[in-house]
Amino acid sequence: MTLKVGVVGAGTMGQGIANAFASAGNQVTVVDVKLEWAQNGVNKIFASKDKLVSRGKITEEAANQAKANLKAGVYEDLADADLIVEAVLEVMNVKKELFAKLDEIVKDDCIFGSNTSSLSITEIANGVKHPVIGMHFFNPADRMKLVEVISGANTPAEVKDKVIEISKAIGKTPVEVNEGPGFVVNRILVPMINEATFILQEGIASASDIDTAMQLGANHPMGPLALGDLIGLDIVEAIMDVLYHETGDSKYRASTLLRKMVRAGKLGRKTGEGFYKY
Ligand SMILES: NC(=O)c1ccc[n+]([C@@H]2O[C@H](COP(=O)([O-])OP(=O)(O)OC[C@H]3O[C@@H](n4cnc5c(N)ncnc54)[C@H](O)[C@@H]3O)[C@@H](O)[C@H]2O)c1
Repeated sequence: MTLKVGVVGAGTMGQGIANAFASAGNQVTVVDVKLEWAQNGVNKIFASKDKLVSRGKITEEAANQAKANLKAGVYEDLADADLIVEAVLEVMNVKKELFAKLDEIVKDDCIFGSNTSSLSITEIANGVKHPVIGMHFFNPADRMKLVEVISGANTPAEVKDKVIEISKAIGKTPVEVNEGPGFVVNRILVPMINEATFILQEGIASASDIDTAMQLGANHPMGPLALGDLIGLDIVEAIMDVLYHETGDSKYRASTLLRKMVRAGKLGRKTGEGFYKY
């Protein structure tokens, strides 16, 4: 199956998603606010391919084939796309406005996929003419195997089936998810990280002992606080707030320690300090 795929948003996730589709033989056009930003994203994918070649992980031929499948473009270049996956800002209106604009450009049977981590697919799709589905990839998207395929209230079953098939064709393992806050992974993972911050806040154990406990006691590759630092504590807080506001359930309240860390700008690896110093 060779598809024409548009990836909108050439940041961390857009690059990984575009890379995954291109490496599996699909024709990928990457779009961002400015052509130059899209080109920058494509250049970074090229550089990551070159690095894999220099380390002997992939052949030069495979890298060149993937590169030949990738180009930067503008919205109008997506007119004949079979699938468009957006990985723009995690802001409802930005995603809705993007799909409203694409509605006027793309062919009738184009599918719109959203890589949102926490927003409602049903709400993103509201008022959009083309079918919308969640395609939630995980960072780094070119390597992580999972795709949560999320159906909103109005996502047609045949679109879901097609997207499951497409996900498998690019070497991913899709799981079918009916829309619900946090989907599956974040609904389980993020409250676990938050719980670890409560344990720290209550003085029950030190940060490193909490992480060691979960690594050795639950066989997790990384402790929950180190993982929170990797994801970004602002993101962890934002996902807790979505879970809390969508359900009104107090079990999803963020800890006061987590909020304090975010207010102090201690967001984890990206700011050089979170529960650990980097
Ligand atoms: N980072 C993660 O681990 C992760 C994991 C899964 C899902 N997500 C989701 O993926 C999406 C993107 O996250 P990211 O971490 O790649 O962000 P990022 O900030 O690295 O990249 C976002 C990109 O989108 C571009 N952009 C913003 N508005 C745009 C618009 N209207 N049209 C075109 N391009 C636009 C920006 O210029 C930027 O290049 C978000 O919805 C996020 O929640 C992120």
